[in-house]
Amino acid sequence: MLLAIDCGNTNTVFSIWDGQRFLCTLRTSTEHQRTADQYFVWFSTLLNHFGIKADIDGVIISSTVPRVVFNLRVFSDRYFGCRPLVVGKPECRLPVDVRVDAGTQVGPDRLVNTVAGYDLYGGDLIIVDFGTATTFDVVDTDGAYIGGVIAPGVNLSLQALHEAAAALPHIDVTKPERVIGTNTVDCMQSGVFWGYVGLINGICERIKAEHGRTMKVIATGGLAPLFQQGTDMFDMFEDKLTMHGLTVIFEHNKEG
Ligand SMILES: Nc1ncnc2c1ncn2[C@@H]1O[C@H](COP(=O)(O)OP(=O)(O)O)[C@@H](O)[C@H]1O
Ligand SMILES: CC(C)(COP(=O)(O)O)[C@@H](O)C(=O)NCCC(=O)O
Ligand SMILES: [K+]
Repeated sequence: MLLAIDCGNTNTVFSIWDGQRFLCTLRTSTEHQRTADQYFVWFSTLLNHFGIKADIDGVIISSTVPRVVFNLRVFSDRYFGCRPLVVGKPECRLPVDVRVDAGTQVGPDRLVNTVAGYDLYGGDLIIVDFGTATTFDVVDTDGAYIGGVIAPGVNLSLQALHEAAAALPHIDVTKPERVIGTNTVDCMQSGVFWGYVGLINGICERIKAEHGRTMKVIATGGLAPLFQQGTDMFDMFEDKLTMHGLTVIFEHNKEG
């Protein structure tokens, strides 16, 4: 069985793939100080709790935080006896091309999303991923990653408002009934929700115009369903897009 680890700037998600389906999805906050042994205590406790017997013989990692990879490598080696495949490292081959400026870094999560989107829906895609940052990944006709957009994440925007202005409280994003807020919280919620809807629609329209071909838009990430209530730009919502991409990349590397 494969253990797929998707490490974002806020959360790290572990999922076990038995070849047919994901047996579980476990989430922990991303902290580079966490040791291999700490991961294992947490991981084995939860597997026990859910009654999952997993015979893990492969590990694949995508991490937007380079520093956490060391301890995850030790975790994989010590507890499952295997060397993990790390997306973005030269030894990890991708089934798609990456066409960006020479010498530039691309977030491994964006490459994994590209692979997953192309596997599920073919080329000419925009993938919108709501994480710490909101990313728009553009997938060409042949499945290549050709760039995209990085925007501040929804919670980051709310946090910035709160931290920069003394009179603005910390709030969570929700869909406000009206655009015109009649109190501070409603005004902030409107700014972030409708502002973000405008950002999603505007960026997707401009990407489509620039790309010049019909494109499908796939949304993923925890906040995607919320924004689906404010825009009809998304053609699909894929909850496990990154996890799917990790299984595809693992298989691709086994084949060669
Ligand atoms: N279903 C959800 N509802 C509300 N907030 C969410 C949901 N899912 C994720 N978030 C929030 O969105 C932010 C980004 O989360 P996550 O998708 O884990 O990002 P990353 O992949 O960058 O670690 C976090 O602040 C998280 O608490
Ligand atoms: C843009 C990101 C910070 C998004 O990360 P996330 O929100 O998933 O934690 C990450 O993909 C990243 O660090 N990218 C490197 C630069 C790039 O992709 O062009
Ligand atoms: K993201």
